[in-house]
Amino acid sequence: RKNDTRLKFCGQALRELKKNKYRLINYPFLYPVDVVALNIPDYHTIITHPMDISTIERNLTNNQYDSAEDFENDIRLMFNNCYRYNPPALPIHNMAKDLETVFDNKWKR
Ligand SMILES: Cc1ccc(Nc2c(-c3ccc(O)cc3)nc3c(C)cccn23)cc1
Repeated sequence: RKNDTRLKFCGQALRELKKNKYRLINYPFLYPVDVVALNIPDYHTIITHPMDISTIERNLTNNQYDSAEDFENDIRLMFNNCYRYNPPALPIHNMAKDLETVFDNKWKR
């Protein structure tokens, strides 16, 4: 619903994820995955719907989310892409877990 009051809270939750105090864990998620820089040419065959914080922020600014649920779906998509592509042993996997915990603590409480 366009007038979803929680849509206003979406901006706050997104700002939290971008805070400098989380710079050690948020940097891989701030912009689209750069498959050339990371040398992961198989990424787009495995991950069909890439998502990142800058894209979510643009969608929010352009009123492309009809509800807070649509916004949350993209947040979860971003993290689940990372869990699906990256083996659990890699540091990037725990960075996503830690940043998702930051989101959960802001979103659910
Ligand atoms: C060879 C190899 C293996 C794993 C990775 N993962 C990875 C990802 C990544 C993030 C989200 C996502 O959905 C997929 C990948 N971001 C990084 C960064 C910023 C640095 C190093 C590794 N990174 C990179 C190269």
